[in-house]
Amino acid sequence: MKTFERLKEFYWPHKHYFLWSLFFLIILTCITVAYPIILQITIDEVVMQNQYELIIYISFIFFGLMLIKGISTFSFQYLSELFGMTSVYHLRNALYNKLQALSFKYYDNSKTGDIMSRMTADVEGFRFFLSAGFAELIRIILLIGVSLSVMFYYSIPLAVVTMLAMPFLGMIVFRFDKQVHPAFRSVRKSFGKLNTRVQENISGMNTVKSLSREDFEIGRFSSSNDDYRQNYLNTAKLWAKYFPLMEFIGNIAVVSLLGFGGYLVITERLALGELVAFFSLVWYILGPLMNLGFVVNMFSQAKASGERLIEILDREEDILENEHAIDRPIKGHVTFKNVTLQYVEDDDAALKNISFDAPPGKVIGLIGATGSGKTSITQLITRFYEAEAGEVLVDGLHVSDYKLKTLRSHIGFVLQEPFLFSTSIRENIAYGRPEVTDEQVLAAAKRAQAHDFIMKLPKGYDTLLGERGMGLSGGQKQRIAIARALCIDPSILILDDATSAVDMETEFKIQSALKEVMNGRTSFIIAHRISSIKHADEILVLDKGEIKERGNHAELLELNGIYRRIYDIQYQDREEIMETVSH
Ligand SMILES: Nc1ncnc2c1ncn2[C@@H]1O[C@H](COP(=O)(O)OP(=O)(O)OP(=O)(O)O)[C@@H](O)[C@H]1O
Repeated sequence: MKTFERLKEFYWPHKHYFLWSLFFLIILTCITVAYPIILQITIDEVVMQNQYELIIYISFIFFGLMLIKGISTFSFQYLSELFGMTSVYHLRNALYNKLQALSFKYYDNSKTGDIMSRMTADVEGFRFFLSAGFAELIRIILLIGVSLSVMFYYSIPLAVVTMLAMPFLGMIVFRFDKQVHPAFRSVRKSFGKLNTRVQENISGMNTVKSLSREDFEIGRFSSSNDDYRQNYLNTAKLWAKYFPLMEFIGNIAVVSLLGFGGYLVITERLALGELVAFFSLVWYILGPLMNLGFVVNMFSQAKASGERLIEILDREEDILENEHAIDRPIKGHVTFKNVTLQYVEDDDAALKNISFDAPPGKVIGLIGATGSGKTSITQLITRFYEAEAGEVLVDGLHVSDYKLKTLRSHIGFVLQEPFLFSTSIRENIAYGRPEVTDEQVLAAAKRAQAHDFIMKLPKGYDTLLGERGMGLSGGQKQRIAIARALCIDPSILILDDATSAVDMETEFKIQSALKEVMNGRTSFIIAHRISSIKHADEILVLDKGEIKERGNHAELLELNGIYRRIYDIQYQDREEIMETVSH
């Protein structure tokens, strides 16, 4: 019940749809129970009394009732779907908003496929109960209540005898519920895993194919698929085990009715029409009682799904906006004071005691082995993660003093592996500021050296990209991402290995363009190639999360340390290549 209490905010505001659907449900149930009563009257009052002239009236009443039933059925079904759909529409939006608010820390540890299955199958499971289950539960209670009343009205002893089996039926339904709930949780979980497999496989298709691991992937999928099948079959087994048992108990009630009811009719303590009516009425009780298993099933699914949705909704947001967060233009003065960052508790710190000062317009180069902490530094400026200790300041204020939107809208980030959406090139470039004019898009593309190749595409800026920029080369994607960053006219520019995917010539072109672009903006260039950062005002050489050397290119070469070693290796490489080429 806690699950439904927590999710109340999504369905309760739409209770009017539900209440109206209930109104029609009551009419529907009353008419359903009127059938056997009409049958009883026809037999006892018309047929047995030879009053055939009444048949025409009874037919008309019957016809009228059927008409009302038809209208009520339509209204009930539509309104209950409306209730479920409207509630889930708001729930889905809330989930999506939450997913946007959750920080990188959440995504680091979650699987896309699993989130996808929560957003689709689990939301659907919950909707199904709201649309059909809730109403079905009430229909069952109503039908049983009204039918029982009519039965007791006709004959108390017969009603009691018929009902003797009901407690047993109730017990079985209860036991079924206890077992089916955990079974459904497993089904949902394994479905999430199955989704993850498919999603990872498609995203990593390049890796799979290039390493010829298709068979391995098929095997892995097959085992997840089998897991899902097994889990689902377990619930099916439960259903198959309990359902005949429920039906058997129901039939015992019918046998008792036949025996005792027949005896009452023979001894003239019950009218024949009343016994016939009892036969219909008993199924109006047994049917819904057995159906209770189905509703319990739906309820369990909805509960299991609801729990998975709440896990997202109630997930703690670790990057919170300060209550008095400010929104003012940022000039781009970045200062780190003894900053330490730890991604995972008890793990080694990814950054240790990092300090530097980058006034507006300064270009900082970051170099160091992989995993040395270059990207981590830039992720603290954008507040993707929070420092464990020390201060990360922008224009003299703590990064958490700014509204997240303000902070990030002044930072242009070009990632190592840029992500492009499956829309047009124009939309991709203007993604950060959709209101920019076509001229501004063009100007950004020209500065990023992307204009020429875009114009060579059949539809130019209107070319639609495949998922993740499929159809473009790594360097082309990179240049579009650079244009995108330029489009927001940032005061801080972060280029995370942004020119790694382009050839030397293009890198040179982009760099000369970037030089102009970086003018007046604080820039952080992360690179493995010395050629990318040698013009930086200050270069920080990182090793295992610490700044080991700092200075400009010439100063660092003088130091004869790590930087010099990297330089020598890259320089020697070039010499060797040149030698091989000339031979
Ligand atoms: N999201 C994360 N969760 C846990 N650990 C992380 C995360 N991101 C980075 N790390 C760890 O922090 C350390 C620094 O990583 P970072 O990405 O900053 O290095 P880098 O110098 O940018 O490397 P590269 O040149 O390969 O991009 C590494 O040991 C890495 O394993």
